[in-house]
Amino acid sequence: MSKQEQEKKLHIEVQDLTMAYGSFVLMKDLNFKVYEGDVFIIMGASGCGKSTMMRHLIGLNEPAKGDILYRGESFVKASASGREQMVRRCGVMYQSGALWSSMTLAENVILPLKQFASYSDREAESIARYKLSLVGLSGFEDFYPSEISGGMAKRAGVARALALDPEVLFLDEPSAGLDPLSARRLDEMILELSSNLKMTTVVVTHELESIFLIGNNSIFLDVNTRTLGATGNPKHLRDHCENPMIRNFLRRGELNAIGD
Ligand SMILES: Nc1ncnc2c1ncn2[C@@H]1O[C@H](COP(=O)(O)OP(=O)(O)OP(=O)(O)O)[C@@H](O)[C@H]1O
Repeated sequence: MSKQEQEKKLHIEVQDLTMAYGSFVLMKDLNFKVYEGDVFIIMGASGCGKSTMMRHLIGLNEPAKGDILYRGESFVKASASGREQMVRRCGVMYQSGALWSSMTLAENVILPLKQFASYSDREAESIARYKLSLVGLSGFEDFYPSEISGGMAKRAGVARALALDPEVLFLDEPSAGLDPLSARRLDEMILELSSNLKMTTVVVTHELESIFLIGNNSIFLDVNTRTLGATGNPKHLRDHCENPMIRNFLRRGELNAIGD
């Protein structure tokens, strides 16, 4: 770990987490740390439980065992109002972008501002305009989701996730369904936002280009052992991870081809 990383403050800590749907144990004994300012990638093969991990981090799923701490504060042991406050500090963009099709982009961003904060109409409109400008959508405030491209819809989804100035931004498969150029533009925007807004960003993705471009820290969920395969800088894991299956995954299966 570099000196810079050692000086980083702990933001999220996952302790002995087991995730299950009923009696189906998806992942067990997960331990890892996310530091302030990280762009943290949750990665692993299809169906390993990446989205479920994200749902646990934002309080939508209850751990079967273990705990999740935000700045040292237990999510599991928190009171209902304590939890609500912790959740409020998270902004989430779901896989589909999940914009309301009957609302303009500005109205979509205004929605959480009116729902969870007491801004006047004018304040909310001005905040929405600002958030849309952060994601390069100035001038598109009055457009409907059906009138913009997939990449723009994703960016609008990010603007909505940023509405309440979150401390952690969660993105579920942000580049899914985008052409390579739009995906790259979105990745660059994610990097810019995380640095300019000094946020911690947690991204669920299996797009290797994204992983190496934006991620400085990560976990790899191992679908075979149903536990944590590795944690650390994705490039480091690609080049030095002890587990050949993870190195292979991160090199798009090239190791099999050369018989490593
Ligand atoms: N609500 C649910 N109830 C029961 N099982 C579920 C539920 N949601 C997900 N699962 C199962 O849990 C497993 C992990 O799902 P999850 O969506 O978290 O994986 P993922 O790694 O995000 O997958 P992908 O990369 O394909 O999006 C899958 O086998 C899925 O069928």
